[in-house]
Amino acid sequence: MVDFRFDIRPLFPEAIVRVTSNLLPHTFRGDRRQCLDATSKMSEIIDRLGELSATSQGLSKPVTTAQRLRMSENQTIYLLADTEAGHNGAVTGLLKVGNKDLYLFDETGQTRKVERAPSILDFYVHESRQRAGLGKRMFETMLREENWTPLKCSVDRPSEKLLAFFGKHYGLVRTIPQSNNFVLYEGYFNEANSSNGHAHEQSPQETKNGLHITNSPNTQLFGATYLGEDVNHRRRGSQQQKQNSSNVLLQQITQISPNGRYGARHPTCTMAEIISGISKCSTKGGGAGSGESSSGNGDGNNIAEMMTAQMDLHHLEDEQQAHGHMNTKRMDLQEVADQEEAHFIRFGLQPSMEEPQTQFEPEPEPITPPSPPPKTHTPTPPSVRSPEVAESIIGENRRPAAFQLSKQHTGMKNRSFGVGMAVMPSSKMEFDQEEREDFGVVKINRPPGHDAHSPGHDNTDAVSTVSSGGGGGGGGHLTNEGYNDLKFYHNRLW
Ligand SMILES: CC(=O)SCCNC(=O)CCNC(=O)[C@H](O)C(C)(C)COP(=O)(O)OP(=O)(O)OC[C@H]1O[C@@H](n2cnc3c(N)ncnc32)[C@H](O)[C@@H]1OP(=O)(O)O
Repeated sequence: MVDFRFDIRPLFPEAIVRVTSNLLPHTFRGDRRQCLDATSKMSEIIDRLGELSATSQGLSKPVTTAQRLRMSENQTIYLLADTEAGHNGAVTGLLKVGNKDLYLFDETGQTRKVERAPSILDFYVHESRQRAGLGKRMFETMLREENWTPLKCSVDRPSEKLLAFFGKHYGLVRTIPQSNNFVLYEGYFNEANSSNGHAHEQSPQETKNGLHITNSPNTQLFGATYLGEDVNHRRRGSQQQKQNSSNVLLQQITQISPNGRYGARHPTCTMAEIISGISKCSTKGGGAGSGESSSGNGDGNNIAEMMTAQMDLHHLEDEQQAHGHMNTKRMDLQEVADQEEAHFIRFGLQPSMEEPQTQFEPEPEPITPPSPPPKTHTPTPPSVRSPEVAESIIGENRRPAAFQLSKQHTGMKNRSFGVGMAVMPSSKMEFDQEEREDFGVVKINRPPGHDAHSPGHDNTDAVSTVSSGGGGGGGGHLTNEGYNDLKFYHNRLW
């Protein structure tokens, strides 16, 4: 419970009071001096509860402050108090709601602008009083006062507890994926359903296989959304155990996609999509899918393929886990993506990655139109360069500008001073034009006074053996022409 240095009871003639931008309880009656006193105390209460709520949700800063409420035009805070607690009473809960102009996706993936959408912005019951029905009490009061229905509420980044709350009290489980932080429940855009508010009608698909898979384009794009399974399991009890084995398999391979602050769309991992794409292709081509994927209508195929792809992804991720390469699956995919990017960078190519979206600022919610629903984007193929072009690019780095044409082009001996600088600054060097591009011979002037014909020197490799295998390296040899024959080669990188 949250108690204060002052007596809260005059502020709470009712257990639940409503506070708007004037920072006064809706029940307030008093003169100017009392008004100032009440707003000051109410500000302290709101700030304190807002901080506790943020801490409880793991947020870095409060979503709810008195200052924000004062500046807002259409936000309302409901405060729940226990006037019997202690000497001064205690405040036990906070619920902040408001109307937001939102761009939202409906079940068919169409973007809709919803003006003044009823939104749940912050919700907190003190830890010592949770799961005692107080949240429901506050929420019901709010619904009544605002004349809202649960189904018509958009929820700003709900926590797992709040998702469970909606599932338990209102049977709301199936969501419509959004590109912003808000969560909507299926039926939100359905006028008939919205009239009763507590509607939760199972679709034939859900009834058939127990899965929370929508058939909307969003599902096709985001993958299956599978929420509140714990709640559902509890609700269905033993009925769940009677499901046939194929349903169990499907549940296992269906990706659990949390919502809200944990489930806001992350930038799609390019590598994950590549893997997913490969999996899909192999499913189609190889006919390795289950019987469900190879029979039935097109929708069934799509879903089965999607699941197979997800299963493949999980399989790959599990393999990675077994090798201890990751802490979490998402991290692993990111790591793979990083490796992929490093690969591109190493080869001087341009990877195609979407910029990650910042998702952590709770409000104000932008009212600019959202970007189109996240699409499965194909990574832009790296610009393919011919070996010759790439060679000349590398050559530009290692040769003076005067020798930009390759030896293959000129058929002439090139003289390089750049390489010589790294080996012996005063020496003249020549490339042996007879050698392959990846294996050269650098001839270096014999140091003064050195006898090229003295015994013990290896004179056999004036013409080096052509070899392109192995890694980079080199070695120096004294030739019978009086040169130190420095063999070097480089590996082609592509
Ligand atoms: C938009 C937002 O504000 S998102 C942030 C929501 N707030 C939080 O997560 C803060 C911490 N949690 C809370 O303050 C509260 O748990 C609230 C506000 C979500 C719910 O208030 P409560 O008084 O606990 O709700 P109430 O007692 O009416 O309903 C209980 C149901 O809520 C859900 N719930 C509440 N607490 C939990 C919990 N710790 N774990 C899982 N589910 C929970 C369950 O469905 C629970 O039913 P159950 O006990 O049969 O499983």
